[in-house]
Amino acid sequence: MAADETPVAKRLKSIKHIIIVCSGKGGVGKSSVSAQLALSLYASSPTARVGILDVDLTGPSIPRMLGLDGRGVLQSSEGWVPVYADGSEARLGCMSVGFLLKRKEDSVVWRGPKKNAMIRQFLSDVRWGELDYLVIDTPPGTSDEHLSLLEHMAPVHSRLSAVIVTTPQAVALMDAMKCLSFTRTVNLPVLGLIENMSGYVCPCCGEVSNVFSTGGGREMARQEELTLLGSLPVDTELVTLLDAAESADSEQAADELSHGTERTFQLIDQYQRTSSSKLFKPIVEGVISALAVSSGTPQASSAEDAKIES
Ligand SMILES: Nc1ncnc2c1ncn2[C@@H]1O[C@H](COP(=O)(O)OP(=O)(O)OP(=O)(O)O)[C@@H](O)[C@H]1O
Ligand code: SF4
Repeated sequence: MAADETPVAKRLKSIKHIIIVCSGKGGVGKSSVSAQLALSLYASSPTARVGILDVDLTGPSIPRMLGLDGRGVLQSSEGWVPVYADGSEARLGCMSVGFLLKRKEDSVVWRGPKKNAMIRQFLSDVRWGELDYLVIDTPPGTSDEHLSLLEHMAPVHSRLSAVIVTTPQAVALMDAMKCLSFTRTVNLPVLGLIENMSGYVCPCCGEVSNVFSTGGGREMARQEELTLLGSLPVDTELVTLLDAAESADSEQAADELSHGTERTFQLIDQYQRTSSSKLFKPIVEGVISALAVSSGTPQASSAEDAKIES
């Protein structure tokens, strides 16, 4: 079978840009950055169609972060239907192994071949439809999941790129360098670096304290000729929002299955009002501009144009 006729190729044909979010080290905020990237791309235009695929198979956290815990995947004749965070608008779809587990506490203990098969199935069977962006959240480091993604996607999709998330400490940066080295080995273009947990903004007085060291992401970007897409401080509002999404699960999931997605709509709306979403705006504009450049689309003259032209 020719490469462009495989089930994965046919499915990915309708996706314009695929952004793999990776980090060298665990716990640096890769999943929350992935969720914020998907939400911000969704909000970047009233017509943007976005998917988020969670391939952190052993620690899927995207359903919880988007307030979708407890939801199940529907099987249609055309494949798995993503779970839509925006209900019938169906512009923000999500797929995760978390939706396939009987209970969210169940652990996934799989060896490489099973992980590879699951990822191939995600890529070939999910009925995303036309998407402007597919954001892929990956496990920390460079593991079976990354290799499987590239093995299946690189031969059939030309608009694959990565975003690297790090925190400013030396140990996280060292791991981020390994992640960068991996992207270079496999020829995966990097749109830029995001420095997360870069300082703590006091909710009382707005004073910024550098809990960890500072400026490491900027320095790494300078040395490696990468774009620093932005720095995000520790945001207590963001934690509260993501925790609220989690705690609502047990009481409301069953109700939500039958009564639509009011809670997830609220989450999208609440996120737009956080200081994190405002700080994320230039990051998403940087991502959109970098995608336009990498795909040869004439570069937009302003961030606003970038949103429309991409
Ligand atoms: N900027 C931030 N401000 C406040 N809390 C944050 C921020 N970024 C991440 N967190 C919190 O830190 C925790 C770890 O974040 P997250 O799960 O996104 O990290 P990760 O790198 O994906 O972790 P893993 O290694 O488990 O995949 C989460 O509870 C998340 O809500
Ligand atoms: S930064 Fe100032 S207002 Fe904020 S907790 Fe510290 S002392 Fe209090």
